[in-house]
Amino acid sequence: MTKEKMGLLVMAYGTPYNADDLERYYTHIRHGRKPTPEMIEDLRNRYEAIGGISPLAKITLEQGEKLEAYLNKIQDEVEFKMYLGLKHIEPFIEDAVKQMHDDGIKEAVSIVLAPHFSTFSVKSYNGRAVEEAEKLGGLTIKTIESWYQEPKFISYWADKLKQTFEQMPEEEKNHAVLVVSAHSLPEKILQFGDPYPKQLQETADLIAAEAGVKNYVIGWQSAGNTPEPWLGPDVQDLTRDLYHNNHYKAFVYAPVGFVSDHLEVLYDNDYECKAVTRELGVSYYRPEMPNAKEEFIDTLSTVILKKLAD
Ligand SMILES: CC1=C(CCC(=O)O)c2cc3nc(cc4[nH]c(cc5[nH]c(cc1n2)c(C)c5CCC(=O)O)c(CCC(=O)O)c4C)C(CCC(=O)O)=C3C
Ligand SMILES: [Fe+2]
Repeated sequence: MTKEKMGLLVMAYGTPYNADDLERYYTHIRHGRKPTPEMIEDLRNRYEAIGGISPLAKITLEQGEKLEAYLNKIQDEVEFKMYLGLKHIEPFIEDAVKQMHDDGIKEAVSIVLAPHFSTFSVKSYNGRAVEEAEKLGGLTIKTIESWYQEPKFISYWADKLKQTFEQMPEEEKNHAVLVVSAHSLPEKILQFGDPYPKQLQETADLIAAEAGVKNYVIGWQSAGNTPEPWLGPDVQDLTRDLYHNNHYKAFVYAPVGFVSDHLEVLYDNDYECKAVTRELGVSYYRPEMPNAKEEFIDTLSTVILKKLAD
């Protein structure tokens, strides 16, 4: 008997594949408004600083492929077929849904490679997937709203933090602070009761409790370059304030709103935050991102199987 085929739609942000993609990628992020040459230059310089191009494309693909293989290994009821759908570059979410439909897939489950729900991120990924499926007909997609509460996700960061704190010199250990962060969003999300800030706070509380970390705060990073107010405090300002008010000797950054090594982590944390800690004469720590580590693939598999069992 042949097993039922189940579509596995893995959605992620996307990144330029090469320098020539930069302008159209940035334009897509800006909803079709062309960035100025200065903005393009600024972005190009940040990508240059992390080695020319982001490792994100390779990592996202590896996460998707390993997730498909892992799910097919640990269960025998359905055969998962993975489709990658990106928000801002091809293969776009709509391309992936169209491909599933063309392949005769009737049922699919989708996951966004970002743990927290917000109207600006996960809602738009899921909305685009469902809208395309409804347009084509005959294909239903079960979408996952958020998965930051998955205990295996919390344990990932708690374990990494325990290791980080264990490795610290004694004199730093009692004067260290954990900064738990996610991508900032325009403050106007608060007006419609977006759960995003509460979810980040809850993530921080759960991780700190499991890791036994007493000094911790949440912060926001990578805010956009627009005149409107963005959620704060920004992690760099926060670093200075925490230093001046509490004289911490070590700063540990956990960018839990992301799951991969990419521009926001490799530049905004490892370059910009690190520069602030260097200026203040304190230590900088940033545990490894989940990327395609087996424990993270296992986490995502658990989230998906729980959704299908609902
Ligand atoms: C919520 C959120 C996530 C996390 C959830 C998720 O993962 O979905 C995320 C992730 C990412 N964002 C990324 C890249 C960028 N985001 C930008 C700009 C923006 N992001 C926003 C939101 C988010 N973004 C917003 C509201 C803007 C402003 C748009 C405007 O201007 O109105 C810009 C423009 C320039 C700049 O602002 O830096 C870039 C280059 C990359 C890929 C990095 C790489 O290539 O390695 C990743 C994973
Ligand atoms: Fe972004």
